Amino acid sequence: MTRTHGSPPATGAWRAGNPVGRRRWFRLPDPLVLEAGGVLPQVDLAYETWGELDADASNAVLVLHALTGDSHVAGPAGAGHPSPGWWDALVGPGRALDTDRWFVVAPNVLGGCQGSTGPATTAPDGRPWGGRFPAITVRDAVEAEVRLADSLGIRRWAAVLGGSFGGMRALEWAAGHPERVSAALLLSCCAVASAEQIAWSAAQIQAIRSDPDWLGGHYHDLPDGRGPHAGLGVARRIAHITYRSPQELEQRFGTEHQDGEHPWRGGRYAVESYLDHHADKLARRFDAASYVVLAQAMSGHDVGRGRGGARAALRRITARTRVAGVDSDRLFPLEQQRQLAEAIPDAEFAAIASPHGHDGFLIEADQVGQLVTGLLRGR
Ligand SMILES: CC(=O)SCCNC(=O)CCNC(=O)[C@H](O)C(C)(C)COP(=O)(O)OP(=O)(O)OC[C@H]1O[C@@H](n2cnc3c(N)ncnc32)[C@H](O)[C@@H]1OP(=O)(O)O
Ligand SMILES: N[C@@H](CCO)C(=O)O
Repeated sequence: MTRTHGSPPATGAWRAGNPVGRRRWFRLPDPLVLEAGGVLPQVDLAYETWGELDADASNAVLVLHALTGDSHVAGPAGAGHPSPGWWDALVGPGRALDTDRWFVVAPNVLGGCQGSTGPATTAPDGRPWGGRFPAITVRDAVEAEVRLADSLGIRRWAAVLGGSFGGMRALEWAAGHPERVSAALLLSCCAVASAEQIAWSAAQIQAIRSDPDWLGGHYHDLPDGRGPHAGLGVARRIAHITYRSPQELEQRFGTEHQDGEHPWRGGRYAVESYLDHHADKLARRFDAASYVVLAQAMSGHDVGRGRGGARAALRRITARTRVAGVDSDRLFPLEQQRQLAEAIPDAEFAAIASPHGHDGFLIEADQVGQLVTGLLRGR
C-alpha cells in the first residue's frame, strides 16, 4: 500500500520558510516545552495562506482543521494534496472568506502528518520519532500556532475558526490568548471532552495498537511502507460511524447489499463497503501514529485545566464569539455547543440543519459560510 506521511524532506532542497506552491514551512525558533512534560527540540509547522496581509496586519483569519484534515483548506488536489480543499467553497474571491479582503492562514496541526512535526518526522537522532513522540495537548498545538502567528507579524487575529478538533484549538486560542483573538467561530466542539468521546477514541486507538505492524509506534522505517494500516482502517470505520447520523446511514444504505455481493456468501452490505472505502482512503493518506497522538490530544481537551475550571476559562473570552453545531451530531451533540455559548460572554449560538451528523460542519458549506460572513461583518 502506498502511504504519504507528508512530512517535509529532512534533507535536500527543503528549508524552513521555503514556499512550495502556497504551502510553506515554519520552524519554531525555540524548543517547544510541552504541557504534559517533555520538550520537542525542533518543531516545523506546514501552513498555507490565501490573500494578502494588510499593512497593519489586521485582516488575518486563522482556520484550524479537524482530526484528519490538513492545511489545504481551499484549492484543487495536487502538489502533495490528495483531495481538493476541505472548505474550498468558503475561501476565495467573493466567498465567505473573501481573499480580496482577508489573509487566511491554515497550519497543519502539531503532531499531524501533512507537513508538520509529528511521529513520522525525523527526531534529532536521525530516526523517525515513531513511538517516542511525546504526548501533546490541544494547548501545545495552539502554542506552536502562537509562534507561527508571531513569525507572520500577526499580533491579533481578526477571526479564528475551526470545527471539531479545530474548534477545540479555536476555543483554546480564545480562552488562552484572549488579547489575540477578535472573533471566534467554534463549530461542533466542546469545552471538555466527554466520557463518550474519550471512549470512542480509546476503541480507535486500541484498533491501531492491535495491528501486528504497530510495533509500539516504531514502524516508520519498515521496508515497503509497512505499518499498521489495517488497524488505522478499523479506527476510521469506528470513527466514521460516529461522524454520520443513524438516520443518514439508514436512508442511504438500509439493508442493501453491495452491488454483486451477498453477505451470506462472503460479500458485504453496502454500508460495510462504504466504511471499507473510507478506511482505505484514510490509510492511504494518513499516518497511524499521528492519528493516535492527535486522538489522545482530543481526549485530553479541557479548556478549564489549570484555569479554575471550564466556566472560569470561558469567562476569560473577549472575542466576539459564535458557537454552532450540527443538529444530527451524535459525537459532539448540540447540547455541548449550547452550553459553550451560554458560558462565553455575549456568545451567539446557531444550529446547522443537516442529516449528515458531525461531518455536517464540513459538508454544509452554505450554512457555515453564512456563519462566517455574519461573524466577519460584525468586525
Ligand atoms: C476530503 C479529504 O480527504 S481532504 C483531507 C482533509 N479532509 C478532512 O478534513 C475531512 C476528511 N473527510 C471527511 O471527513 C469526509 O470524507 C467528508 C466529510 C469530506 C465526506 O463527506 P461526503 O461528501 O458526504 O462523502 P461520503 O461520506 O458520502 O463519501 C463519499 C465516498 O464514498 C463512496 N461510497 C459511497 N457509497 C459507497 C459504497 N456503497 N461502497 C463504497 N464506496 C462508497 C463514494 O464513491 C465516495 O467516494 P470518494 O470520496 O472517493 O469520491
Ligand atoms: N471527518 C472529519 C471529522 C473529524 O471531526 C475528519 O476526518 O477530520
